[in-house]
Amino acid sequence: MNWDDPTDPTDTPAAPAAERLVDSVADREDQAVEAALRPKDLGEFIGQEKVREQLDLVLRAARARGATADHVLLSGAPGLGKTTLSMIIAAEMGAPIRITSGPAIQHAGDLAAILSSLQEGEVLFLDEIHRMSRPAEEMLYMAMEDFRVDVIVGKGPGATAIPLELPPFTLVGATTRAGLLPPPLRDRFGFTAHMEFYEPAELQRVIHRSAHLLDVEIDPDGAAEIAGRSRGTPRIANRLLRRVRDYAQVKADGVITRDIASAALAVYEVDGRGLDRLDRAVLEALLKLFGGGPVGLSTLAVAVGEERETVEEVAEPFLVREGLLARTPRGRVATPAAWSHLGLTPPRSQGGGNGQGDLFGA
Ligand SMILES: Nc1ncnc2c1ncn2[C@@H]1O[C@H](COP(=O)(O)OP(=O)(O)OP(=O)(O)O)[C@@H](O)[C@H]1O
Ligand SMILES: [Mg+2]
Repeated sequence: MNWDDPTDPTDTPAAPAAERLVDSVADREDQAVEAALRPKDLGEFIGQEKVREQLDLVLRAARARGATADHVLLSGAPGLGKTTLSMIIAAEMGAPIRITSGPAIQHAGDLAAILSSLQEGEVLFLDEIHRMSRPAEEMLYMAMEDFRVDVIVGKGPGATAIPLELPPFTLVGATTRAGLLPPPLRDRFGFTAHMEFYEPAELQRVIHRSAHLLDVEIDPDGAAEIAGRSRGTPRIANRLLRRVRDYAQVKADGVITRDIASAALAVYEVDGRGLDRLDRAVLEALLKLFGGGPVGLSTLAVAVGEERETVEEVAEPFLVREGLLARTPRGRVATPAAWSHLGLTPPRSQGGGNGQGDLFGA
């Protein structure tokens, strides 16, 4: 790379994901409105039936015993409701909540300060728990298990550990990468909730609820249209709803119908399946330039004028999840669904006969 050349294409950072309407990570506007849209108790929390049922039992039992609830780990993709659930846990227990995150805890001392100032029964929400430093993590083991920490005073051979009793508390950890958690940490949670992507019907309910709170009129078909493009993610559903509301106010009478929703989302280039411009550019290059693949990631990235990382981390996960693209040892390969989604006909060698064998090559 040429560091002196400001136009050097290798110097452009991966497109900031938050600029995409269909990105699942919260942007500034999301953060501003999310507080108002968050369900306040388990009854209001839509979908995630299993998690809700299990959590309800855990919390009820703790309440009946008059005890502090067991530590809870929430794992799932961004925007599925982990922060929301942590607040619900505190509300259901009638307990205060303290919110912090793994990256905010640089030193074990930071964690000791937080832990020692907790009230009895308080919920400590530790977001992005997989990004905590090693020493803090080790301190957390003991705190979770024995409600005790050793505070190290002094340095070198003269250092001494002063044990500090903690009030019982409930740790709620959230992670988008449960696989990255060290087993000793994972094992110290009494209950782990795996949050799944939402069904369109559930998202439709999320959209109706949010529309009501935002004082927006929407009919069931309008909500269904937005739900189908929301990538299984309530945060995206709420964001698309706000953009469609803008359109309905400016271009129509403010009421969101199916036609309004699909016209609005066409303006924002979010297609019927929730793919945006970048997703479609990747698929189109794969189909039109490389006959459906297999093609290497780097080549594909150059063809769409994006960084390798952007294609791999921003576009591909959803394309893979949707069954439109497969990552194979020989490179990226389009599935038959990709051809039909873009309205293209696969070349005969791929489309006909034993397509699978050709596609994924033995
Ligand atoms: N089950 C649900 N019912 C209704 N709304 C929901 C539900 N889950 C999430 N939401 C809405 O989606 C938004 C995002 O949820 P939340 O912030 O809890 O996600 P998250 O999993 O913590 O995301 P991140 O990993 O980025 O921190 C919230 O504004 C909330 O209103
Ligand atoms: Mg969160």
